[in-house]
Formats: sequence, C-alpha cells, structure tokens
Amino acid sequence: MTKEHPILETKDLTIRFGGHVAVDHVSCAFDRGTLTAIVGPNGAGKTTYFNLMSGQLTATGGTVLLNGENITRMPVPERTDKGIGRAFQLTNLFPTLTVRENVRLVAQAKARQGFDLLSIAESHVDLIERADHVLNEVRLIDQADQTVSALPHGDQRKLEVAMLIALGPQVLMFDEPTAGMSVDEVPVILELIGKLKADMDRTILLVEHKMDVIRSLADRIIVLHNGALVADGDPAEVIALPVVQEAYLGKTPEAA
Ligand SMILES: Nc1ncnc2c1ncn2[C@@H]1O[C@H](COP(=O)(O)OP(=O)(O)OP(=O)(O)O)[C@@H](O)[C@H]1O
Repeated sequence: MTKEHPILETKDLTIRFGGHVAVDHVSCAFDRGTLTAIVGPNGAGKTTYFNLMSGQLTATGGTVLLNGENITRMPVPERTDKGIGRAFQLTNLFPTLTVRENVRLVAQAKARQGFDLLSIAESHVDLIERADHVLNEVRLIDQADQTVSALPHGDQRKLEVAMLIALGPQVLMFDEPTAGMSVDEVPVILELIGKLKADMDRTILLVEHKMDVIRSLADRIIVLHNGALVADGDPAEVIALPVVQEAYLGKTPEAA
C-alpha cells in the first residue's frame, strides 16, 4: 500500500529579498484534517511563508508540494483551483454587491461559469442555494440581501470566511483572522474556524499572535524565528519552550 502524501508540504523552502533571507529552508508537512498555528515574533517570516504556499510569492529555493504535486512555481489561480484557499482581510469582497451575490460569485467561479453577473438566470438557482447554505453555516443568512459596504466589520469578516468555504478548498489559510476585531467579534470568528476544523476534510493553517486563540484551536504549533523553523509540536509543549517565551518578549504564555 502506498503511503498517503501530506496534503501540503514544504521542503527547504527559501526566499531571499536581496541579502535578507525571509524564509530559510523551512521543511514542514501538514496532514489532512489538522489545524496548525504558525507563530513567531514580528518579521519572523510567517506571512512570507504563507505567501510562498499560496503563490503570492515564488520561492528562490526549495519546493511546495500539494498532495505530492510540485506547485512551487504554479500561479495563484491554479493553486486555488487545486485546493488552496486563503482569506485576505476583506480585500476580496465586492463592497457594492449584496452578501448573497458575493458568495454566489465565488460558487459560480467554482462551478466554472465565469464572473459575469448578467449570465445569472433562474437556472442558477443551485448556485443561490449553495450560497445560502454557506451563509447559514456562518450565520449570515439574515443579512443575505444587505450590501456588503453597509455590513459591520465583524460581519464582513464572517462573509470572507463564507466566501472561502464556498470556494471549497482542501487547505484554508487564515493570516491573523482576528486582527482589528473588537472583543465581541473575536469569539464569533473563532467559533467559525472551530466549526471548520470539525470537518475533518479541511486542513487549516493559521497565523496568529493571540496565544489564547491558538490554545483553543490548534492541534499543532510551528514556530518561525528569523525565517527558520525553530519548533514544531504539541501546543502545550511548544508554548512552554524558551524560544516561544522569548518570541513573545518576556510575556508569560498566559499573557501573550
Ligand atoms: N516583498 C518584500 N521585500 C523585502 N522584504 C520583505 C518583503 N516581504 C517581507 N519582507 C521581509 O521579510 C521579513 C519577514 O516578513 P513577514 O511579513 O513574513 O513577517 P511576519 O512574521 O509575518 O511578521 P508580522 O507578525 O509582523 O506580520 C521581514 O523582515 C520583512 O521586512
């Protein structure tokens, strides 16, 4: 029997900006159905590592494998087609359209029917149904007919998660999903990510600074420091490591 590939893997993944090595020979495999938190101090290379996996940046060395296929030089749209989905802090929303239209457009793109709103007809009822199913999942169905620009910030972030779900990716990447949220909005997004995690087909990568968030969600933590992978393992064990304590500038893990 052949061994199953990790869903996503990086081998010696490296990128240099001039003389600066922002991601430095990072080798790491992510298994299906797991949630991995990526932590490290500011400038450690977390977002750059994300960009290399999702395709916004191309590595200067090493490889990115998706289901065993080398995608290191593959453009973003093809990576998306193959199952890598990334939430982009509201930049992917269409503010003048309704909530439902935003999700429906993603469902439509997923169904390979293009982004032409005029092509919508009753025959696309299934796309609307798919959109409403996802809006139910993130509890935005009551706002389905609202224009996105009129939504509160927290609901816009929920919509972003809905659009990611509608894309149906195998790997969901969140870069600081709670950044800029008010204290009452944070639990809503965390609950959503927790629900996504409960679906064992979904593999989630999460860049996050808040240790309480990580502790409640992560199966595993990896730590980047100066672009290198310096720790990898069980959350409680990794949080207790001196390198993590240092990364959080003397804060105790409880306070970080
Ligand atoms: N396009 C770029 N050109 C030059 N340097 C870059 C570029 N992108 C990132 N860097 C540098 O690479 C390093 C890693 O940055 P990155 O944003 O990945 O860190 P991070 O761990 O996500 O930090 P933060 O927690 O502050 O978001 C930093 O020194 C940054 O200045």
